[in-house]
Amino acid sequence: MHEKQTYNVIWFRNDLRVFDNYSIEKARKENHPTLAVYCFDPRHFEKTKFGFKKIEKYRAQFLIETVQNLQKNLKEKLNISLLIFHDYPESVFPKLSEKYHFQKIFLQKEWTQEEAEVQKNVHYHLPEVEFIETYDQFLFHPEDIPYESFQNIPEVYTQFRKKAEYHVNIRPPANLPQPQPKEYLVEHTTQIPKLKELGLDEFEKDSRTAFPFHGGEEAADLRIQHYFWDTCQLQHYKKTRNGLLGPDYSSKLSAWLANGSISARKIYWEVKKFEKQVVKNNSTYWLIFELIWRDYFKYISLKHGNKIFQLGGILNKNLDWNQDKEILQNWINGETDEPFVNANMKEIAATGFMSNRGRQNVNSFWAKELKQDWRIGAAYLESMLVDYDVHSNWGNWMYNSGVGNDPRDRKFNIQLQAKRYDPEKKYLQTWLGGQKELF
Ligand SMILES: Cc1cc2nc3c(=O)[nH]c(=O)nc-3n(C[C@H](O)[C@H](O)[C@H](O)COP(=O)(O)OP(=O)(O)OC[C@H]3O[C@@H](n4cnc5c(N)ncnc54)[C@H](O)[C@@H]3O)c2cc1C
Repeated sequence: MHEKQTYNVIWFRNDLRVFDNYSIEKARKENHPTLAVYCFDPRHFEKTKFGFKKIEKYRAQFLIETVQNLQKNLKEKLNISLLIFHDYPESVFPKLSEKYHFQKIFLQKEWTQEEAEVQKNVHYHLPEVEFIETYDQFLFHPEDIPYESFQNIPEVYTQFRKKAEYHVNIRPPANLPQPQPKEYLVEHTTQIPKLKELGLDEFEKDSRTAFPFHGGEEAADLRIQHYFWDTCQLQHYKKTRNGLLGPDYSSKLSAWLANGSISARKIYWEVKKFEKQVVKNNSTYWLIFELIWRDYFKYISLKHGNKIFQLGGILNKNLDWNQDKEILQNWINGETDEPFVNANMKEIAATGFMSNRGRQNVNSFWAKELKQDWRIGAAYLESMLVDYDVHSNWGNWMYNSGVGNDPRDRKFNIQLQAKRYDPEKKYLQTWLGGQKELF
């Protein structure tokens, strides 16, 4: 038997980029060669207790494209092989360790229960290996925020934002390291699974979609190029962000941010560049303001742990919730009494995307009007959204369901919302067109 080659591994999960990736930077400072691993975890394509798969076809397709692009970039820019598996990480790593000797595994730190458990199990199988975890999904790095413990994060967003904005300097992006020698590339036959192999249906993009984009770091860069530099839409963002139709009413960066194919830091520094070179105004600031919301929900989940998934939410509120299968089916199918809700539900079913305005309304209607278990609504969006992010989804759902961080516990007047944001009924026409009598 010949000696196993020693490698350090980068285990990619929600940090699917080569630029501004601290795990890559750290791994490449080590003496040993690096290889990379990504697992399409079969549990993500199974139904949960709420009856939906965690990942439906829209996000799965986006993920496939993202991983393809990551594999190409790692190879071309860094001479790092990305081995891709459709298997449980707890099975993949022990098998790989029969072939290679692993010294360290570098990965983005995740803290939600399922991710933490999988990681614990991998560690159990590889007790000798050192795990180097880095918080790499934030704008305000956890070591820089002006709170001694996550327990001190305020429950009101504005308090968090003002204090953090005052105290924190956004870190510069991580450097792209020099490529390792080509001989460190490993021979492998691993392949990216197809939608069918993940148990999902192939589909054509709906021509009405507000999200006609592909996954991957390069596609994210193209989006920035378009939204910031080619069309300068960024300078109007605050006025257009409540739009409903077309790709350009908002940045549409959420899906790349969610799987980490772009970093929030990179977007921040691009906004700063735009402010220097084109214009600095309320709109350019507002994109950063929204990125801080994204951070905020991550800090709320760090503070409250599993409470974000519980019926009483972070408030431990004991409200009257129901679980009615017919009401659920009508909501999903866009067959409720509210045309504006229906249009939004049809949009997400056909495209995997829904505007922020739409999400607030369908959430409020589901939880506060129909009084249905808010977690079922959250689980449906988890399944369907191309940009699903555990903290943003469950945090926003709690917020709009009266068990989270909304200090005013507001309920949306759906008809007024429709009048205000779709005064000419173009959105209703687009999604309920054939059913004019319904609106
Ligand atoms: C019920 C509900 C569920 C949601 N689920 C998700 C989710 O799973 N994943 C997700 O990324 N966002 C979620 N959001 C937040 C928001 O709707 C989306 O981030 C936004 O619509 C994405 O479009 P955009 O990238 O064009 O956003 P833009 O308006 O261009 O905003 C820029 C970025 O700021 C962040 N952001 C904006 N609004 C919010 C917000 N309310 N909370 C947290 N971050 C925000 C996003 O990263 C977004 O990409 C949810 C909102 C609601 C009300």
